Order: sequence, then C-alpha cells, then structure tokens
Amino acid sequence: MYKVLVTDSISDSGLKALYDHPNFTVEKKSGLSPEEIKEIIKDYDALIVRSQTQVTEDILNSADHLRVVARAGVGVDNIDINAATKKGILVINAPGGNTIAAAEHTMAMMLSLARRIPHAHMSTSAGNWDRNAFKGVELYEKTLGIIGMGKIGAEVAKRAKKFGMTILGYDPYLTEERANMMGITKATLDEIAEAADFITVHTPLTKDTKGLINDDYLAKTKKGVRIINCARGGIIDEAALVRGLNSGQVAGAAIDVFETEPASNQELLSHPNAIVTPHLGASTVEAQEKVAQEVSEEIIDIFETESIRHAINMPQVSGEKQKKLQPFIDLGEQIGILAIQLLKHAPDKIEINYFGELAKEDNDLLTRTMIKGILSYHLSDSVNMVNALHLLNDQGVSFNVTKSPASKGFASYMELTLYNENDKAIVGGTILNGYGARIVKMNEYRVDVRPERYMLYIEHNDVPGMIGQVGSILGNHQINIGTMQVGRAEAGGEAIMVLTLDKQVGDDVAQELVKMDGLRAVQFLELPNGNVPVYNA
Ligand SMILES: NC(=O)C1=CN([C@@H]2O[C@H](COP(=O)(O)OP(=O)(O)OC[C@H]3O[C@@H](n4cnc5c(N)ncnc54)[C@H](O)[C@@H]3O)[C@@H](O)[C@H]2O)C=CC1
Ligand SMILES: O=C(O)C(=O)COP(=O)(O)O
Repeated sequence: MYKVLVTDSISDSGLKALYDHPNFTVEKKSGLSPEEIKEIIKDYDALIVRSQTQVTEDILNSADHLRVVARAGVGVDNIDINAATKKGILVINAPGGNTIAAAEHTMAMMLSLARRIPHAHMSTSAGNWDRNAFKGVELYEKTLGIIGMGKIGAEVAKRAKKFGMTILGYDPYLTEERANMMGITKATLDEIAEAADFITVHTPLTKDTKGLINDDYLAKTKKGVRIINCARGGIIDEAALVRGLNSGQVAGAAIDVFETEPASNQELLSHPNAIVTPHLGASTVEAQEKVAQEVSEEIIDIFETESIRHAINMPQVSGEKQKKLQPFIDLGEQIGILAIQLLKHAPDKIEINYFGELAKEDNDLLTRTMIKGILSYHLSDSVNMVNALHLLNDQGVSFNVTKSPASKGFASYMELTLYNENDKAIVGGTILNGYGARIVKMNEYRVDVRPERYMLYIEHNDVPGMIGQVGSILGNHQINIGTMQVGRAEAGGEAIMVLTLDKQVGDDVAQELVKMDGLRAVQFLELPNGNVPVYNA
C-alpha cells in the first residue's frame, strides 16, 4: 500500500482516482509547519502540495521512502529540486490544469484596473454614491504588452484580442511565425515599454526575470502605464513599483503574487492605485479539480507502471515514445548491470554508443537507465533514474555518449564500455524483431545471448574439450545449462563461453572451473530482473 500525504488545500474530487485506488491511501494534513512535515514524512511514498508548503532540503532528507513530490499546479519554486534530485525523488507538476484560471484572473485584474471596480465596490458598499470618482479607461484599442508568451501568456493574448487590444509579445522562444499565427506582434522589452498601456508578466521567476520590471524599466514605460503580475512575486521589483505608483508613472498595478508570501509590503498592499489578491490565479473549482486529477493519475502511473509525463527533474518522454523505447530501456539497465560485474571494480570512465535507428531517438532516459544499472551494483537502492547522472558526477566518473546512424549489423544497437585504471568491460545489445533482447557483444567477442537471471562468463583458450569439461563440472553440481554460446577472436586463440543457467553458481564451482587447463577467467553474472520478455521492436 502506497501512502500519499497532501499538505495543501487540494480538491477532493480531483483526488478521486487516488482515493478509489486499492493500492493507495491518502492523508490530508493542511497547515503543518516544515518541522511537523519533517517529523511525519518518513511514513509516506508521495507528497502532494500547492504553492504554500515549502518542501525544503530538511524535509526531503528526512524522507525514508518518498518517491514523488507532486505539485498540483505549475510553479515549483517552493520545492528544493536540487535536494530532491540528489535524494532521487521525482518532482512532477500539472502544467496545463490551471492555465485558463490564471489567464482569466489576469483579465479580471486588467478589467478591475481599467474600471477601478474594487475601489468603486468599497466606496459603494460603505454607503457612498460617487459616480465621478471612478471614471475608468477602456481596453478597446489599447496596447497590451505580454512578457512571457507561454501557456498563460498565449491565453491572455487570445482574450485581450477579443477586447480589441493590440498585443505586443516578448518571449525568448517566440518566433515571428508563431506571433503571426496568434495575430500578435513580436516585440522587444523596450518596444513594449515604449508602446504599452498595460503590461502583464507571465514568466517563471528566474535569475533573468527577477526584477525584470525595475526602476530603469519603469522609466522607459509610457506615463500612466498599468501593470499586472499574476505570475511570480519578484518579477516586478515591489519597491520600484511603489515608487512608480507614487510618482504617477504607473497609474495602477494589479498584483496577485508577491516577493514574500503571505504578502507584507504594506506600502504596496494599501496603495490607493493597487489592486491585490492573495495568490488566487489558480483558485477556481475547475482548475483545482484538473490539477489534482492530473497529479493523482500521474502518481498512480508512476507507482503502477513507472510511466512519467511531467517530471521536473528528469527528461520528458511522451507515452508513445516511452513505449517504443521501453525494450531498449529494460535491456539498457541489464547491459549496465552486466558490464559493471565484468569490470568488477568501480569505473572511472563510461562510454555509451548508440547506433542505427536508436541514434535518432532522444536517448536521455535510456542513458540514465544504463547508468542506474551500473551504479546500482555498488550503491544499490540509493540510485534511481532521477539521481543517476548526479551520483555519477559525485563519484567523479566521466561519461560520454555518442550516436551514429551506422547500423553495426542491427537496426538498432547500443554498446557500453566501462573503463578503470587497468581494465575495461564492453557489453553490446540489441532488440531482435520478434525475438526480444539479445546481448551481442561481450568484451571483444561477438555472442548472441538472451539475458537471463543467472549467467556464466568464461574466458579460455580455444582448445578442444573445453565445452565438455565445463558441462561436466556444472552437471556434477546439478546445475542445468539453459544456453551456451562460444565466441572467439581466431581459431586456436583466445575465446569466451557465455552460459545461461537455471540457478546460481557457488564459489566452489567457480574454483573448480578455474582449475581447468586453458581456462583463464570465470565470472558468474546475475541480473536481478533477468529473463526479459520477448518484445516486438
Ligand atoms: N498566480 C497563480 O496562481 C499562477 C501563477 N502561475 C505562474 O505563471 C507563470 C507562467 O505559467 P505558464 O504560462 O503555465 O508557464 P509556461 O512555461 O507555459 O510559460 C512561461 C513562458 O515564460 C517564458 N520566459 C522564460 N524566461 C523569460 C524571459 N526572461 N523573458 C520573457 N519570457 C520568458 C518562457 O519561454 C515560457 O514561454 C509561471 O511562473 C507560473 O508559476 C501559473 C498558474 C497560476
Ligand atoms: O501553479 C502555479 O504556479 C501557481 O502559482 C498556483 O499556485 P497555487 O496552486 O494556487 O498555490
């Protein structure tokens, strides 16, 4: 049974898939301090949060078997991603569920600014009937500058266009072509400052966007500009904004997100020309249901089928692509496990080569799986696909990946070479259409071995009688041979034998084998998930 902890206000109907699932229990505990979460986190397998819970390094380090932190929303700035990655904890989010809610909140803020609705409401509900103090402006034929043309920025553009606004968009990823398609104008930040009557920001908070709207920028804007932030506190420098409001350079500001939350900048919060809301952009019934549903379903998929869609600290792979690559991913891990057993010691350098069709794919996940296989031999459960590369780096192991369209005799082929000071180990594998996974190269030898749980790798001289002798020794110990493959560089030279066995070989058998004349090395190999199914590549 997997235990899921929910520490923010998350929609119950959105969590239905988890509540209904026989393998999951959900516990909702809102309003806990970081210390309280730290105390209890060791009991849980997954944690679901919104923006309020601070998922600190301290909390993550206290988690014994936490596998996933799920953000029911977009921004993950409240989660220590680095610490999660180091600990091998997957962080996922629900990137599309609250887009419409945030875009509509932005429109509501813009209209409220234009017509001063909150101020008029306060005055009217206090018993006044002042029809002159609240003359507004229209959005029609005004220019809106949108900084950050991602999902929310694009939805805001669509809606603002319907109001008859001219849209200028700035985003490093915005192409002329996409801007044309959306019926907006691609602009620079300065062009937006120069022409916009309203400016709204829809970027994440990064080192580039922190303080993007500051004193210098405001000085370039049109006098009387109106500014909206429903993205992240800190993109607009709050002190500079207050100065702009005081001087009249900024006619109004509508702010949903703050440099510190809960917001405490009284000058801004109580400014007569500011409209403020307590981080409500995503707070609609519909958005909350969608984001909770998205993360619930993904948590179930991760635990039940290991399929991941919206990982923050892992490469993204579409379901289709993952399905296609899955046989290689399974084989990749086995290649890693075999290679490290052949090398016997920790490697100081790793080389991975992809050939043929496989070279055309994004192999990041495959590379991680292979490295997970290698590292898990020494680091066991502490390594997973999230932290594999990180741990490799920590161990000071260099790694290099190359891709080549050359076929190497198979439609797709992957080869792993591990090096340490005195030695190297090579394992190459492929998926044969209709026959499944095959190890086709071990060290310098061509073989054709279906990976099985128990395997024996023998290096010997290519002289008559070796196969018979090995067979007899194993037979004497009641060890059944599944398959046997021999490979040799040249007749009468050095050769190898790779056997798949029905059970483990003890040290006594290995000792007996090494005593054989002409036998140079014996290595028992074990694959924890051996006997892979046959896949149709
Ligand atoms: N107030 C609220 O409750 C909510 C806030 N948000 C926040 O809104 C923001 C946008 O969310 P989405 O549109 O879903 O994200 P998105 O990832 O779809 O879009 C973000 C865009 O910002 C652009 N960007 C990054 N750096 C930039 C820079 N220096 N200058 C200009 N553009 C830059 C990116 O290229 C991307 O297109 C995020 O910060 C998110 O956390 C999202 C939902 C609700
Ligand atoms: O999704 C986001 O980035 C948000 O800011 C929404 O935050 P919330 O889920 O309302 O705490």
